Amino acid sequence: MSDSPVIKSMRIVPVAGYDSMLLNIGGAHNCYFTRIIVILTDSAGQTGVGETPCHASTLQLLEQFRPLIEGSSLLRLNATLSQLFRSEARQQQTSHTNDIHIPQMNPEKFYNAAAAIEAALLDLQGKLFNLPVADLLASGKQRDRIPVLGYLFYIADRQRTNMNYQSGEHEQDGWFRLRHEAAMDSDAVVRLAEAAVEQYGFRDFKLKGGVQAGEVEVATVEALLARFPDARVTVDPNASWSLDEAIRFGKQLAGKVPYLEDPCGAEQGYSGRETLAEFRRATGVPVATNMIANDWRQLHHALQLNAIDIPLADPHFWTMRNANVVAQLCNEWGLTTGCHSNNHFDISLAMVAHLGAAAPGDRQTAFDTHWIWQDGQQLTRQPPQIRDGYLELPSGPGLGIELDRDRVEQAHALYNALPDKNRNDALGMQFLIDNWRYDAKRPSLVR
Ligand SMILES: O=C([O-])[C@@H](O)[C@@H](O)[C@H](O)[C@@H](O)C(=O)[O-]
Ligand SMILES: [Mg+2]
Repeated sequence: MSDSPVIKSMRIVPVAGYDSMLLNIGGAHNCYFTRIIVILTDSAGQTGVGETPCHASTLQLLEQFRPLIEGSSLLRLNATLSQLFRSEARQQQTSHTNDIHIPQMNPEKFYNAAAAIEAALLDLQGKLFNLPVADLLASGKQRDRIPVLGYLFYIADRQRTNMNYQSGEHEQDGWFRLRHEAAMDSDAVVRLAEAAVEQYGFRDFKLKGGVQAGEVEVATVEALLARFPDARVTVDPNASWSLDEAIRFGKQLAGKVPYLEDPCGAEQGYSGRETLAEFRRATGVPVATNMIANDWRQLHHALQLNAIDIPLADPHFWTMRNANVVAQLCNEWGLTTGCHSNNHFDISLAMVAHLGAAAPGDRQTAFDTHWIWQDGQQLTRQPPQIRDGYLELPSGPGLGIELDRDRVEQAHALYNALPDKNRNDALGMQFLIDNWRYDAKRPSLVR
């Protein structure tokens, strides 16, 4: 053990990038999104990185963990991480709630912090052993590329706001321009999908729902299927449909969609796990979730109730190693592996690529990634690529990426200049609907 490199320094860097006015049940994405980059340097002079969603309390928690990380031995990664998991911060974290779009309700801070640290340690270990991180996850590397989906949104008209949304005017035609333009109906969403296919070759799509009336969103799914008859298309209304609505729409889409994501949630005294179990029985449509099976205890209840088929185990709210264990359980228990996402930079893209590359078995649904909305804003020299509908595993040890220090500093400066640093999708919505308020049971434009 005396030969193990030691972690010399941990740098915690909040960063910001630009986003489009993407709609969801929580409102509209801000013109900026924020993330945290953790950069570890070890005594061998190597650098390891991790990325996670940004929140002031996550930054505080990372600071609190600094003394456990600096000075720790790289080879004792298990011991270091279990110290984090034994910390009071983890005990204090209540489970993930349904109200994922309300920042103050989002309790993932411990896991978000632990995930970034763990990724950076794995990156360093991979460099030490000259192995990809996928090989350090328990099931080991299974493949070199993973299917990812084209994550489609309805997009509001940024010109109705005074916010600093980018215009895309100077971009080349196609995806890079269209992603900034309003897209509020099925035709516009189909055009977005066409541009995304042209750019990335997707065969899978997810429409972010919970925005318009369920009938409208189902019609958009059908329009996408009509345009891409061989594609796998789904919709995620973030549990805004009632169970009755979900069953009605589910029956309409049965046999046409591979699964529905969080079609309904808690209502009338029944939990989301209970209503999803009823939905599955009534429709036979498989269920994916990132809302009701996000920790071991929730997953246990969801599986006992036969409520879900695809736990979308996001490495940022499980950590990479735990998400790999979920993938192993999926493989052993006849479930399908998937992955949720939020807006992110390319360090997270690499984390997701390694996670997918290590998922055992062949029941893997296309992973989510918001990267296509951020493509071009990379913080690394050669970001992982999405080609032909697949995210390619970067070559090279660790996560296989190299930080672009100048770009990291620019993204950090942008973060420092922001007035609102925590995610708040309600802000942009005020320009569309006066006094708009979040309602977990109503699509955001249904007011
Ligand atoms: O980016 C969004 O607006 C999504 O709605 C995101 O916040 C969700 O967490 C997510 O992608 C989901 O699948 O529910
Ligand atoms: Mg979802």
